[in-house]
Amino acid sequence: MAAAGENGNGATGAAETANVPPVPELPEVPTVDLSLPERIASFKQELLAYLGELVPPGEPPWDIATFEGYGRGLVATRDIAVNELVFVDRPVLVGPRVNNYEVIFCASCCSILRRLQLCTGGCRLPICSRCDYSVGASSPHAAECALIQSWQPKDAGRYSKNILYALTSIRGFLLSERDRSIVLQMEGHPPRKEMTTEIERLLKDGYFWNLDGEGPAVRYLRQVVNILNTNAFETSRIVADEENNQHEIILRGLYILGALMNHCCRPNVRYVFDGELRMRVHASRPIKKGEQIMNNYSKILWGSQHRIIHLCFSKNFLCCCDRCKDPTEFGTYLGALKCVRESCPEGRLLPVNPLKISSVWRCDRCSLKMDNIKASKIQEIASRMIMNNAIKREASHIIDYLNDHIVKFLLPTNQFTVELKLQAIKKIQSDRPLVELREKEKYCLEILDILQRLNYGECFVKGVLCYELFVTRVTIAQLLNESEIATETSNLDQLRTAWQILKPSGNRPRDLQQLVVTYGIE
Ligand SMILES: C[S@@+](CC[C@H](N)C(=O)[O-])C[C@H]1O[C@@H](n2cnc3c(N)ncnc32)[C@H](O)[C@@H]1O
Repeated sequence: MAAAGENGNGATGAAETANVPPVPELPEVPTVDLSLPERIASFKQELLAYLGELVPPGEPPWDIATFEGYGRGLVATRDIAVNELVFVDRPVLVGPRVNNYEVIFCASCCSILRRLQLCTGGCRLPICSRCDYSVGASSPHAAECALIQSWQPKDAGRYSKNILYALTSIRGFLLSERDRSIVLQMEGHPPRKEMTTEIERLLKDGYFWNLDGEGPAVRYLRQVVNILNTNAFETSRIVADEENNQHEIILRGLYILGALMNHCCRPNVRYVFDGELRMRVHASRPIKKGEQIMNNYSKILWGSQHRIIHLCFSKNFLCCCDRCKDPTEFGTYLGALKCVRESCPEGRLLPVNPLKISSVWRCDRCSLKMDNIKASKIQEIASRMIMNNAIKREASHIIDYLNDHIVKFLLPTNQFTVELKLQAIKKIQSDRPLVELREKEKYCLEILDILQRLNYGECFVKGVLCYELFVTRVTIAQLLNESEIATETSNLDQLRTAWQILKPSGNRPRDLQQLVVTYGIE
């Protein structure tokens, strides 16, 4: 990165950012020589102080411990019942993701902007008039704007997508000493060689006159980026535009206690974010005292090879859980492929050693062998056809595609088939014809069956599927004039499960609470 004045007309740069605040000094976090148990104990105390009233009085049901092969993790200090609240966490850092956003929103409060409106402070970010720098110290954006100004942005009158992408890391400078200490105690894997982080992009393209690429500020930013990439969760705010259309703004949030949970492809918790972006973690299965409290970093319904690659590339570890070790994934065959021999219509190709990406695949009926390159190619073609094409079409097209085409080359429980069914479930609304509603009901039941076979417990996707199944059955019952179907016990159980799982979510279906009242669930 060029120092101030280099790489362009220094005079212009200085004129653009007259009266900028001085570059803040970043106090060093004191390092103390402690043993590992002492470090963990003091980290826990800092974390408890940070969480404050979010931790109810008494001994929490979790503790921080170390686990061989995992590093630190959370352990249950007592038996925890299914659906019990394990903890509530709040984000120490939250902000935009490196993500192509479809709407323009205020980088501070996330409100939708009708047109691009840049902050008058010169930070090059889209900011609404309530958060604008000119509002003064009461603006939640004032401090970060002053910080960005201190680095002297070039082209101060133009929007910068890359500064928006780096904003969450930049907010790392505004943390209190205690919060910074907590953040810096988190694990942070350096980026892979082929990856250009948001900070390197800012430096490479020379966005600032006064940000030294080798200086302490950039070193700190890199550290925060690594910590975010290793630990951050995807969260979102739902905001309405002037016409009252709702938009979901995807954000990234660093939740320290949440991030201390290690990964398992069959976890024992689920989590939701409430309207205040607090993370609420519930047990999705009973957890025994002494058991590790584990979360899933990947997609539940992806096949093993997809999850393994995702976890290796994004989180730097190889998952070796029971699900990953079983080629059939507890009989769900999510990652399996249809045998390519015409004479073997029932055959399923599976990796012989699922923990090895280069494993040979073999048919479970005719023993046909296929090398990993060919199996990957088939998956790539299926993924391209479905994810880039079919998934964007309307519901009736997806249903025909599933019934007429997909059956010929993919298994009904293959991850791509399942993904398409999930999209169809979202798209088939109550005003669709009976045949489509029947298909939706079938897809819900099929995917619930996969979750059951995985023994996945009371997870978020189950909540969504139970809600969709209930609403669909009520609609079908109305169309058939058989309203008693809706109130059958098995159906009301679906609504009860949906409510239990989705109730704390700030993002739950808008009619769910009304349904609960109407059908007397609570
Ligand atoms: C979000 S952090 C979890 C907390 C972390 N163990 C610590 O000590 O701070 C994610 C990192 O934990 C480790 N990890 C999580 N789950 C793991 C697993 N199933 N197997 C091995 N390492 C795991 C990996 O290093 C991963 O990048």
